[in-house]
Parts: sequence; structure tokens; C-alpha cells
Amino acid sequence: MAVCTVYTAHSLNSTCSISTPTKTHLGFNQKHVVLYSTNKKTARRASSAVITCATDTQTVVIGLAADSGCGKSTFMRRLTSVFGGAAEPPRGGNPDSNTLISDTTTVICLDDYHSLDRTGRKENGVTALDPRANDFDLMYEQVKAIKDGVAVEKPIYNHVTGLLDPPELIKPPKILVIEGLHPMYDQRVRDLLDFSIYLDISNEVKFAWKIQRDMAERGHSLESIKASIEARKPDFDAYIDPQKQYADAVIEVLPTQLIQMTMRGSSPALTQASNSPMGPTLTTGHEVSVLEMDGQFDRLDELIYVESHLSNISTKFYGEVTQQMLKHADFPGSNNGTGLFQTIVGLKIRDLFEQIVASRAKTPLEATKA
Ligand SMILES: Nc1ncnc2c1ncn2[C@@H]1O[C@H](COP(=O)(O)OP(=O)(O)OP(=O)(O)O)[C@@H](O)[C@H]1O
Ligand SMILES: O=C(CO)[C@H](O)[C@H](O)COP(=O)(O)O
Repeated sequence: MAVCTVYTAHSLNSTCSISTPTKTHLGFNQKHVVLYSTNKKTARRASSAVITCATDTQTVVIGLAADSGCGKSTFMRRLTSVFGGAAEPPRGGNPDSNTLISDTTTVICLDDYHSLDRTGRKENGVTALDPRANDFDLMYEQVKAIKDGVAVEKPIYNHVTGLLDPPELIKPPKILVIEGLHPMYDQRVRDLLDFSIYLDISNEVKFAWKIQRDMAERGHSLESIKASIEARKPDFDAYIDPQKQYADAVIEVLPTQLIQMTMRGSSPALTQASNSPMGPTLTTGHEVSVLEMDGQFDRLDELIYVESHLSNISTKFYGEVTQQMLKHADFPGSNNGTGLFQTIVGLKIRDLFEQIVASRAKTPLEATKA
């Protein structure tokens, strides 16, 4: 079992309070909403994009950062499900595409912006985590174009061959998720994000998850997994981990019996949390509020008891969190806080998306000025 923590940035003015047997209140406010670009060059490109734009407004862009094997795919499946669909690779496209598309969301993997293929990295003695192995200019241009409603031809990094494949067409979705190693590394890309998440998985937990997957599914030896984690560590510490300072939500998983959820944004009510008899406890830090959950759910349907003690979790009906968790009982982390907090963050992203759409609908004239 692992400690799981969720932080939300103080810039969101988050609130979190608990005074069990009353309710835990989880609040996220949107960071910023860009209605339209005032940049004339971009505006021209955007005007030709009206045809390809999947929504009547700008694409909402979500960033999900984590090291390899830290649960990004699992989180993405939960998030897509919250929007009511299942994500699939592009139809008729490259079978090794890393992209996943559903009715509402398109998830692109930032590995596709590797500028050096596997051989190139080896020859240059750099890892994929090193910014020099990635094309941030192209990443920025393409994410910006999609956000402005313009379809792009995005490269594909083929994890099977280790080569860069011919590009694939990405049309602007309602929600674009950019997931991978560096969604918050480059300030230009970071500034395009409407919401960002960092999956902060401790080395011990990462190791356990990777062993189970890479030995069982990918035929790697224990020694090679250990060696790979060790070899990546300096670059992970230098380039990946620092991104959590920019994240609106951080889900932290530590190797103890405790599951923990932390939210940035201080709230006096948090101090009452330690009285909670139901397991979750809250502590406060510097502009950080923390919700912790201990142990695992032996019976998933009993999660409704925990859910009944939470408020403002952006559900559309009573029991929605429990329903989502039951729906995906086979996903990793479904019997502990990792799955629970991923689901709650997914619901918050849906809420944010609906807020953004509603705020744009109120100002249609302004939105078309660009
Ligand atoms: N909450 C969890 N609890 C236990 N195991 C988990 C959890 N989340 C993910 N895992 C395990 O960790 C491994 C990696 O998960 P996943 O494929 O979702 O990560 P990823 O970040 O998308 O990986 P990659 O970038 O390497 O494709 C899988 O074997 C999965 O079963
Ligand atoms: O960190 C990674 C993905 O998040 C990979 O290591 C990186 O993309 C290189 O891929 P491969 O090992 O298949 O060449």
C-alpha cells in the first residue's frame, strides 16, 4: 500500500476542509482562461481553423507530467471515463501511435516530440528526459495551434522500433491532454495549460510498479529495471521532478500504509481533520492543505461511506465517485487512494472544462473578435 497525496496549487485558491462527521470540502478554481489570442499572426491562423475546430470555443489543454511507469495511462483512462467515453488509438492510423482519442478528449504523448530517436540518444549519450533530446519549439507551436483550433501533423515516436515515424493528423478536440515527461518544463508550453497535474510517485513505489509491469509484460530482468531507474535518476531529478512546483494538482504516492491527499491553499478548518474517525486526515503546510487516506478498501462499494463525507467534489449525482471506481474496479489503484484521488481530480477537470465553456458562452462576441 502507498501514501497518496493530492496537492492543488494555491494559485487556484483551493479550499479544503473537514470536520467529520461533517464533510470534506474540496475546491479548485480555474487558474486562467484565455478566451482568444490577441496575437495577430495567431489570430489569422485561428480564423482558418474554424473548420477544424471541434468545439465552438478554444480547446482546453490539460498537462499531465510523470516519469515513465507512474500511472499516466491509468489516470488517462479514468479521466476519459469521467467524460463518458473510452479512448482509442486513431482509426486506420499507425498501429504504434501513442495517441488516444475519445468523443471529448484527445491524449497526446509528449514522447512524440523526442528530437533524438533511440540510436541518436545513445550516440549523444543523453536520456529521453534530457531537454536536448526533445523539440520544445515544435511542442509549443503544435499545442498552441491545437488550442487555437488548428489541426497539426504531429510526429510519432515509435516505442517498438525506437524510431521517429511519419506524422499523424491531430484535430483540435474539446479537451487536449498532453501527457509525458515535460508538459510543464518549457514556459511557453506551460502557459498554454488550463490545468496541470503531476503524478509524484516515490522511487520505491515506482520501482515496485515497474518491476511488476516490465518483468511480466515486457520481459525485462530485475537488474535491467534497477539499472534503468538508476541511470534516469539524475535527469529525473534535474528536469522532471521540478515540474511539480508548477502543478495545479499533485498526487503523491509514498510507500507506507497511508494514502494521502494534499491540496494547496490554506484553510483553518483543516486542523479539525485529525479528528476524523473514518481514516482520512488533513494536515496543513505552507500554503498547502493535505488530505490523507490510510489503508485500502476491502469492499469497493463501501467507498460510498467515504464519498458521503466529501463535498464539492464536482460530482453530478450522489455516489458518482463510487460509481466510477466500481466501473473500473480492475484498474490499478482502485482499492486505495491512488484511484480515488485520480477520480476526484478527473471530476474536477470536468468541472473546470464546464466552467470554461460556460464562461465563453457568456461572452460570444469577445470570443469571435480574434
Ligand atoms: N495506482 C496504482 N497502483 C498500483 N499499480 C499501479 C497504479 N498505477 C499504475 N500502476 C502500475 O504501474 C504500471 C505503469 O502504469 P501506467 O502504464 O498507467 O503508467 P505510465 O506512466 O503510462 O507508463 P509509461 O509512460 O511507461 O507507458 C502498470 O503496470 C500499472 O499496473
Ligand atoms: O521515458 C520514456 C517515456 O516516458 C521513455 O523512456 C522514452 O520515451 C524513450 O522510449 P524508449 O525507451 O521506448 O526508447
